[in-house]
Amino acid sequence: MSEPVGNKVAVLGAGSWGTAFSIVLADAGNEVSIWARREEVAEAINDGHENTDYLPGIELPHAIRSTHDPEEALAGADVVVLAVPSQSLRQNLPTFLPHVQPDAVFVSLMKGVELGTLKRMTEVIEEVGDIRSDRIAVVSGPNLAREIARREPAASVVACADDDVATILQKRMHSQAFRPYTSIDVLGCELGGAYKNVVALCVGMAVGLGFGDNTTASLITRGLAETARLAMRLGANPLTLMGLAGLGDLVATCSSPLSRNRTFGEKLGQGMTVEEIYASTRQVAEGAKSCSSLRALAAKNGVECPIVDSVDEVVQGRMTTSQMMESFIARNPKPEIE
Ligand SMILES: NC(=O)C1=CN([C@@H]2O[C@H](COP(=O)(O)OP(=O)(O)OC[C@H]3O[C@@H](n4cnc5c(N)ncnc54)[C@H](OP(=O)(O)O)[C@@H]3O)[C@@H](O)[C@H]2O)C=CC1
Ligand SMILES: O=C(CO)COP(=O)(O)O
Repeated sequence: MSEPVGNKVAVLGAGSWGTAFSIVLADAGNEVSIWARREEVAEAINDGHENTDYLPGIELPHAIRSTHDPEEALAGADVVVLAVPSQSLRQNLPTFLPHVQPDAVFVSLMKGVELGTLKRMTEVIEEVGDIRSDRIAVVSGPNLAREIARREPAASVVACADDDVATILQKRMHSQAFRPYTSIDVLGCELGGAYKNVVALCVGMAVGLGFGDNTTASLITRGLAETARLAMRLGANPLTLMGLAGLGDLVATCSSPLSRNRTFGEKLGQGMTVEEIYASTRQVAEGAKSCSSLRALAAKNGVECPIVDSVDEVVQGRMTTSQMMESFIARNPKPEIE
């Protein structure tokens, strides 16, 4: 297997995480080209070295360039980082793929499961691009974009079926503030990342209803149990769920007011409707969609997932946040560890 040899990385998606991760990559010595869906975002990055829409007030390294043209972004890039909303990946790939270098390695930053197909993001890339799975990696961990952009110290996981590729990518993204660990458990990392968004929605709802730390800690812990139950049924290493891409990300997202998923849940708990919340922000809260796909994935595999089920019921408008909390307590008593 040939290894990536260059130093140009194309980051496809100029939202909060695509932009913050570009800072990591530039700090680690890469030439970075970000593809922005809107031309004005690319211009703001090139002219003012700032993504005024998604990371206002953060000065971007001058090694980062941006373009609205996928061909220009991908020219000469041996690493292709995908950072668009999960549900839009399939429709975006045909625009990107014709311009990808033959031996390039793909890295997914996305934390979601596709509605309908129930596929993880690396599976969508593999299917649509006809790319071998050992050339597709995922980066996942407790990495709230604004904190990473401020170069606050954080760790993460870069997982790829080919350990050598994970190790090469690890070197390409190890900066003074960002410490990536390698893994071969792509499935565990991706499910951990998608699931914690739904648990964060649930925790946000509890916060919005006015509940305190006992409630949120109970939800986080049972959320982890649910995540591990589904991920292990699908073949993940349980230790991945205890690591940065599982517990680490779950704690960060459920605890932080910076989390869009937690904030989305909080607004639901305070009485806003899903439509009102969507209208109030441009930013993606992946859990509001992945609650349905994860629920279907769990049902398909016969795994009990009460948090995901209930969050989906609330998001679909079939249950109130108060009813959801009551239903958790009223469930049939059972042992903690099964
Ligand atoms: N933000 C974070 O802290 C982290 C996010 N992630 C994950 O990274 C992924 C990207 O999220 P993030 O960068 O935060 O998202 P943001 O909400 O910050 O930005 C969304 C980006 O996607 C673009 N976009 C929206 N709809 C489409 C579409 N249909 N096709 C192509 N591009 C589109 C937006 O462009 P436009 O401005 O033109 O609307 C914008 O550039 C998500 O899966 C998220 O879970 C992972 C770790 C941390
Ligand atoms: O994935 C994240 C942190 O690791 C970001 O979470 P939100 O999408 O909820 O902001």
